[in-house]
Parts: sequence; C-alpha cells; structure tokens
Amino acid sequence: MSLQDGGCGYAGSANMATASGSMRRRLEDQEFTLRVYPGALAEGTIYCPVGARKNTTAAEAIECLIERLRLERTKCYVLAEVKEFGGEEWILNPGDCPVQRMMLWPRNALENRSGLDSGDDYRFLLREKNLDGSIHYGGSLQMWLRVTEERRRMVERGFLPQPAGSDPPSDLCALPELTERAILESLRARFRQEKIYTYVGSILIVINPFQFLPIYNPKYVKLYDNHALGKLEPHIYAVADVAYHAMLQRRKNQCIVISGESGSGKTQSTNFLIHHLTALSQKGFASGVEQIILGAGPVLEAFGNAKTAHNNNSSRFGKFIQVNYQESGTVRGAYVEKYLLEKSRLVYQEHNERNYHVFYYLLAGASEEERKSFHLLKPEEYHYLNQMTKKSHKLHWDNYYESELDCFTVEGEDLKHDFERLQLAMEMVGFLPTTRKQIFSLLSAILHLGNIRYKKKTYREDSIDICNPEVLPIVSELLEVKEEMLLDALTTRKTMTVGERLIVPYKLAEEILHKYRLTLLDTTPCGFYKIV
Ligand SMILES: Nc1ncnc2c1ncn2[C@@H]1O[C@H](COP(=O)(O)OP(=O)(O)OP(=O)(O)O)[C@@H](O)[C@H]1O
Repeated sequence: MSLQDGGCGYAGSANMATASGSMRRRLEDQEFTLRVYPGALAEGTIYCPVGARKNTTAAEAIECLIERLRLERTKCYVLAEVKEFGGEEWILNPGDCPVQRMMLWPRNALENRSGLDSGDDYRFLLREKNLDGSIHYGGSLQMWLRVTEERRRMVERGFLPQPAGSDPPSDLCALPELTERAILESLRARFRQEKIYTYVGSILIVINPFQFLPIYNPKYVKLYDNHALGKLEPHIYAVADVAYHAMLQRRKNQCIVISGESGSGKTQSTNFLIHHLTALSQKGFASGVEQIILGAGPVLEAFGNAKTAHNNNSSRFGKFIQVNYQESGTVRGAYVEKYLLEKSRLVYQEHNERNYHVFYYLLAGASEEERKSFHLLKPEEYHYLNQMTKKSHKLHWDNYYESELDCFTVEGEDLKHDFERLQLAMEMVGFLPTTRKQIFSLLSAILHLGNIRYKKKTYREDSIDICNPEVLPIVSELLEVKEEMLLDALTTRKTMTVGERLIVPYKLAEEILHKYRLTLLDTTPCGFYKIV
C-alpha cells in the first residue's frame, strides 16, 4: 500500500489485535511508504519515499536511502523520529522498525496525509552519526529553515495541506482545499482571534463583530497608506487605499461594491471606506468634505432606514456614492444616489418592524408649536404606524399587550435626540428652514392620509367615499392643495385613452387603495421620495 493510503494502513493496524491470523500475515506483508527527510544530507530533496514492511529495520531503510540519495558509504547514518514539526528527535536503533513506530502515531497524523505530507508533522529524518556516536547536526538548521520555507510556500500554493493547529491564512486563496467547510472554519478561526477581515484574492470578507474594535484610529489610516493589497493584515482601509492609489496612478475611475445580507455591516463598512478615502486625500486631517458626506448620513438614515426584524437600523434602499477628486488627489465633493427604496414600508410593515425612523423622530421630538402646526397625534393613533401592533393584539390578546407598545420604541433609542440630530444634519447639508418645514408637513400629511377610511358610496354603487372626511382639511392644509382636488385624487383616477381623458372612480379594495395612496404621495409637488 502506498503512503497515500497511509490512513487505511493505520486503520488496519488498529484492528490488528482482534484480527485473524491470516489478516495478521497480510499486514506483515503489506508495504508502507516511509517518508524520510534527509535535511542537509541531500540538498534539494525535501523527502525521500522508502518502501518498507512492518518488520523492515531502520538499518535496511538507511541502506535504501544511501542508494537512492547517493550518500557517502564511508559515513554512518541513523533514522530519527520526529513527533512534531521542529520537536524532539528520537533516534532509532539499527534494529528498530520504523513502520511499527509509525503505527503508533495518532490516527489523524496518517489519515490527514494527502499524498505529500503528514498533517501533524510526524516524520522521519535522516541524520549523520559522528565517530564518537553523537549526531551530526551541522548545517541542518539552515536546511531546516530552507525546508520550512519551502514547505510554507508549498502550503501556500496548495501543494501541501495546511498543518493542523496553524493560523488560518489571511487570504483564503492559500487554502489547500477550497471547500465550504474549510472556508468557514478559517473564517471562524480568524474571527476568534478578533480578525474580522479576510481576503479572497482582491475581495475582502468582513464578519460583523457587533462590538467596537480599536482598528480604525488614525494609526491604522497611516499604517495602510500606500501598501499593496495583501502586504499587511486584511483591512477595509487597505481596500480603500488600493482604490485611491490606483485612481491616482492609472487616472481611471475605481469602484468598490459592498454587498451582504441585512445587518451584515454594509453601512458601517461604507462609513469606514469614506473615512479612509477622505483621510487619505487630506493626509490624516479631519476634512470638511468628510463631515458633509457623513453628515448626509443621518438625513438619509432617517428617511430611508427603519427597524426590521434583523436590524434596528436597516437601510431600506441602495446607495451609490460617488466621491469626486481633484487631479492632486484631494476630495472635491461627493454625490449620493439612492435606488430601490422600499416604498411599500410607508403603508405596511411586518410584525416587529417599523415604518421609516423619521416619523417616530418627528412625533417624539416636535415642539408644542410644531405639534400644533403639523397636527401631530400620538404614534399609536396612526394607521401607518400601528397596523402590526393591532394585528398581534387581536391574535394574542393576553400576552401581546406589552409588546404592542414596544414597537414604537427601540431599546437604547432616544427619539428626541435623534430628531435634534436630524434637524442639525439637514441644516448642515443645506436644507433651508422653509424646506424643512415643508418636509415635516408632508410627513404629517402622509400619516393622516393613512388614517383615511373608505366606504361604498351607496349600497348599490361600487364607487367609494370617505368615512372620516374630517381628515381631509388637515391633509389639504398640510399638502397645500385644495380639498376638492384632494378628494378627487383619493377617490378617482384619471386614465387616458385615444384622445380622451377618463375619470374612473376607485373600487373598494384596500390593497389597491394603498397603492394609489402611494402614487399620490409620490406625485405631490414635494413628493416624499423625491425628497429622500
Ligand atoms: N465593523 C464593525 N464594527 C463594529 N460593529 C459593526 C461593524 N459593522 C457593523 N456593525 C454593527 O452591526 C450593525 C448593523 O450594521 P449595518 O447597519 O452596517 O448593516 P447593513 O448591512 O447596512 O444592514 P442593512 O442592509 O439592514 O441596512 C451596526 O449598527 C453596528 O452595530
């Protein structure tokens, strides 16, 4: 049996005690392959395979090695057994049987051997014996180092398996086998060492630590400045750095794509990237541009983020951020484009989820004067904010009463403070006071629109009317549109046929009405989505 089947050979030996005589005889005849590392005795050879049976002695194996490696016959050689790489060496007597020694190695030391190397670094070495009986190690240290280096390179290139217990590589491309299991185990092992970043070639994998790690301070900005990817420990700053310098050197636009499931840390990673990109351009000084780019964050977050089951601050839209540079490499400005905003969240949310943050901020943080002027109510009085709590209330009347209230607040959240922060951010990004007022007015209108209930106009007719017309003047005031126009928009739709304009009344189907209300919100002069 060749050494590639070493594991099986070992399994056979484990059964030896209980095996029949014939099996024992078979084992006696079975051929194993010993791998003997000659070190300095044969430069250029990492190991030499020697066929051996259970009773082959060390002296016989050495004889074979002398032949194969063309060693000087005038010298005296011994076999040494190493039970760990670089560990203690056990010299075999000429009459000792190396295969029997090998059979005592741990099972995985043999089973893990995939052709070339032992997983746990159990091995045989060939040593020269001095005339006084001592072992000659001359030059072996350097050879060892060379072998070690060679071995490391072979491991990196995937020709040798990763030694058990060693550090997982910082680039998963260096894994000898790219199976899902090997990848996950490496990522897990790195994560345990607080290494949340790992490369796969030029791709960076990030595992959300959900805790602050001190790896984003200016020291790190400096450390990663102008280094090729892979030279240092993987980091998001390294990716930003490579993109920045590639842009300067090649004079070509660079693009970084961030993707992952909800709550995986995309927004956080974007912030780190922007921080590093602007820091590089300002060479370590906090820049005004960064403040403005990141200042837009709270505004976008308030209007486009919401609490979901997975993330209390989940972005419900995609972002395309373009950072523009001058030829000199300093940031000139930035452009943020949103896409795929989850519009349906405005009118409907799943259980344990909320509408967009901005509604809760406004209702909690508005002053008395603002409350009056925007006709604000309590969150639980708005259909667009309380639907899911009502549902759970109905389903689990007894035990869901408390969690009903929880939906309006999130642990650790200070809505009043968030509203102040939002106003400040809006001011910083350039919203004028009148625009801000218009926006809050529109937000209140959206909430009141959600409270409008419909009924059939008459018993026979399918067309609809509004049950609570007292809401109309409020919404018309907030939207600054005439009441009649608003009523028309809420109860009828206009369609164009060839050369004709038809006004068709809506039918009483709630989900469709929600859709129409959404369209209405979008088409108002300062439509919600346009603002976002
Ligand atoms: N590098 C990090 N260090 C520490 N905490 C982090 C890191 N990345 C993410 N987090 C934590 O994870 C939370 C969720 O991250 P984030 O909001 O960035 O996820 P996301 O992928 O943008 O989610 P969604 O797609 O739902 O918007 C953050 O609020 C933060 O607490």
